[in-house]
Amino acid sequence: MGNRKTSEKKDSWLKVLLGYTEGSGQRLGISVVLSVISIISGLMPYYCIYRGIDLYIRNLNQAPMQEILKWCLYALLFYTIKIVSFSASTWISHIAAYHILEGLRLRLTDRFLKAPLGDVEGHSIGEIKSIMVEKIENMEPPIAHMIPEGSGHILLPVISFIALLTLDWRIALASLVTVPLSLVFMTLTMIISGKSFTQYDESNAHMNSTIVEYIEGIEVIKAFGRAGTSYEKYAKAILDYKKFVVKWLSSTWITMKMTFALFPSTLLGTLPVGLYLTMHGQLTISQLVLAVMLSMSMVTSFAKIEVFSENLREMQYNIERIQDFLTMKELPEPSVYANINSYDVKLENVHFSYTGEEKDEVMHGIDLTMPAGSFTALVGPSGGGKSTVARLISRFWDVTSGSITIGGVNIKEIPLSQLSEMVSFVTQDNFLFRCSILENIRLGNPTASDEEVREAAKKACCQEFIEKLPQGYDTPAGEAGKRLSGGEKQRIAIARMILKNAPIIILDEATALTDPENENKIQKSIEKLTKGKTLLVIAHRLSTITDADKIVVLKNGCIEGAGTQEELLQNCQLYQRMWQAHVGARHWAVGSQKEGEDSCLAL
Ligand SMILES: Nc1ncnc2c1ncn2[C@@H]1O[C@H](COP(=O)(O)OP(=O)(O)OP(=O)(O)O)[C@@H](O)[C@H]1O
Repeated sequence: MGNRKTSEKKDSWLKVLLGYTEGSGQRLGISVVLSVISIISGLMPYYCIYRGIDLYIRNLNQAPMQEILKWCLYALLFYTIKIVSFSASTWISHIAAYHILEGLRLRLTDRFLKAPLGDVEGHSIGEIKSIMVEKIENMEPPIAHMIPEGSGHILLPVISFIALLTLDWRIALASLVTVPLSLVFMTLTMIISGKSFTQYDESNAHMNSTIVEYIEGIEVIKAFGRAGTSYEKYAKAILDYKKFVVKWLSSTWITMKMTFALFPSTLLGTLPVGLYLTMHGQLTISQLVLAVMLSMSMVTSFAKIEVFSENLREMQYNIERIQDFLTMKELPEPSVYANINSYDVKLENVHFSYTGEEKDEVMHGIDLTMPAGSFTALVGPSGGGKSTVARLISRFWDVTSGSITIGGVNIKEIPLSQLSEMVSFVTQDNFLFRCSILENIRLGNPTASDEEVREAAKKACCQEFIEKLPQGYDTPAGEAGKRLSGGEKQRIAIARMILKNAPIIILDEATALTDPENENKIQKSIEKLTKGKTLLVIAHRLSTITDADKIVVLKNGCIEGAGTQEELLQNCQLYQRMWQAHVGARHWAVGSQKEGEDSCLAL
């Protein structure tokens, strides 16, 4: 993973975890204090019961009932304090935990936005979903429970042990008789399962990705009748995951159960040693009862510590994975806005490779000047690099060498937010978010009024189809705009662009899916709205760019020719061939349309 290689020296997981608590550290601190109060209060009833029993045994027939009742009430009071402080501790720790989770998710999203697009796209959707949803959610139990409760549960056995020491050092040691053996089993569990976390993660991410792919590609699967094969692939991923988890759990089952059984078995030592000491008059019966209660109080804490030690390893692994993403390389950008006086765009000797490797270079020293307010068209065979030029100007990636400037300022010196304000890029993939059509268009300018949004939609020829939708502008676009046709989605993206009103506009096949009638109308609208703006249009239908100030022909990452339509028709063979093919195709289309009309008439 590229970003892993680039991450700086790794901090310890604890330091990283504490770093995540920014703004919530105080809450967590209070939660820990309350948890400690709860644990100590939980021990006090044992002492009160001991005092009550002691009073009773010493006085038997004349037991001072009032005094005994007083200790019972104290026990009740401490128990109440334990419950109240524990509830308050977990309440506060949960608030802190979800605050931290929110912060982590926002920080990750921010990283994704600032990282080169390729680094983000290099991860499968399953992997990203697993990090954003599961791994971050898995941080909740450690933060909300392990930190506050863990502190208390470490403290409790210490206090109980000291209290046992005050009774008799032998009984204190006896309470820990099973600890060494359980530590051996605990270490064994850690060694066995530790190696499997990475495999677990890979298997989980693979299953996630296969599920997402199966659902996303369901149309293609149905269309090509591949349901059987695809289902098998999908089912195999789930089966592999199940097999792996079962194998993993089985491998640690014995050692884990032995730890669970041995670690909290404090009575195994305390009871025989306590009885022996009582029989030999070295402990009173009430002291024996107290010793038993104290060792039993350790049981819950030891059991919790065992569970937390399991969680700890998972958390450590999760933190490392989250850190891999949080430390992803960012596109370097300045913090202060650049002073830009004109919107001419210039590419100078631009070389670019998506992988960063020279052998994969797709742009081989491009020089291109787009004066402010001009209309430039990029044409050429598929895979020639047209969209790559557009993406590089929008700084989705950084050029490998050479430079791109706007108004003479290198785009690397322009903060990404400023660049995004200046450049409006309508891509081939017009993603619509799961919100209303109105809100989808408003993304172009979040401060625009409903009226302004409707006006932009009208200019992009959206009005007609939007009004036919069940809830008009308030109709949800559906996941990734599945409710709308390709051409309709393109028009919504153009409305967004119109609303944004940026000085530099890039249209990458923005109207290719629109029907000819609407395309004509949108072209006219765009022509009017982009007057005075720097316009870059990528087009396959050459008839839509004949008016361009400059047409640039790109092939295999090199410029084959540049000039006006007339100049290119005279000087550039590739353009001539493309134009002839285009005109031929149009004649053919018109011809076949006529034939169709005739045959309709004949019917
Ligand atoms: N994300 C990517 N990662 C790696 N290579 C890519 C990526 N996107 C494009 N390429 C490669 O870069 C080259 C240029 O692609 P680009 O999409 O810029 O061409 P294009 O001229 O816009 O093509 P089309 O007209 O088909 O859209 C192609 O060889 C393509 O395979």
